[in-house]
Amino acid sequence: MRASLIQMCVDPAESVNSRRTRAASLVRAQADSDLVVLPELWTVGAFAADLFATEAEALTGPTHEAMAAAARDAGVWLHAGSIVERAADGTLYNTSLVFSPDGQLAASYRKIHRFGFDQGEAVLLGAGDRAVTVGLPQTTLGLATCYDLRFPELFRQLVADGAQMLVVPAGWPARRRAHWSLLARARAVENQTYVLACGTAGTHADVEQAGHSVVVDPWGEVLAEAGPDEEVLTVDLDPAKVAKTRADFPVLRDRVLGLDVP
Ligand SMILES: O=C(O)CCC(=O)C(=O)O
Repeated sequence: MRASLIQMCVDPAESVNSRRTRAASLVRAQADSDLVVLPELWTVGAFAADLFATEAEALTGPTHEAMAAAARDAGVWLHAGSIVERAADGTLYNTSLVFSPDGQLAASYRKIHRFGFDQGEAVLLGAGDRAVTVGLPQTTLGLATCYDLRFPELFRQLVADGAQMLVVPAGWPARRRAHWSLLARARAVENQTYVLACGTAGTHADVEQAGHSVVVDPWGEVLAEAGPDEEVLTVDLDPAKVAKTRADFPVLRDRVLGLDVP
């Protein structure tokens, strides 16, 4: 199974429309892959909170349209990263979209853990309330977004729901880059899953992005890591490695349930 992570540069000098067109052509160029992944809020930039309301779109809005066509043309599963979704009741969400190779929306996921430390998401957007997995012919994806990476209980839920490959689009800031790859590896090791973590590059809203998208195998080995700039990271994965890792070193079997702390 081949996966390509498109670490897009979010440059405020480029319009959202132009970036949408560029993202679609980058996806079309990955027709050799089975799964293509885009980052969190690559349309507006995760830290460009002033654009959230103006650029919000319906789930089936312009990004949906462009990404559905790109997935279909390339014949790939496409995790199209996330958009600012405007729901029917007017609430905004940070929502990820996953398309099947025939261009159908296979799943959407509203980010559960909103970020509020040095970014306005927690006050501007609503919170998702549902963990989402997506069945592919080769594997089962578990969906999470950026700040979610810090909350292992969501990943445990995804694994309980059958996830074998955790896909994490992000707009992670460079100033906390040390946490990024560490957390991606931790989620892979503790859940014995692949982790595909796809960030953005460039600087927007005066926040330098970390880049360094990373793919980690179920043993916690880094299979591939991007640099700081826009780049497509392509890697071959063996979905059978998840079951093999869990059989060879069966720590998930030894979990003690019911220890939830308040
Ligand atoms: O957790 C972090 O340090 C970054 C999170 C973030 O930037 C986000 O969720 O958009």
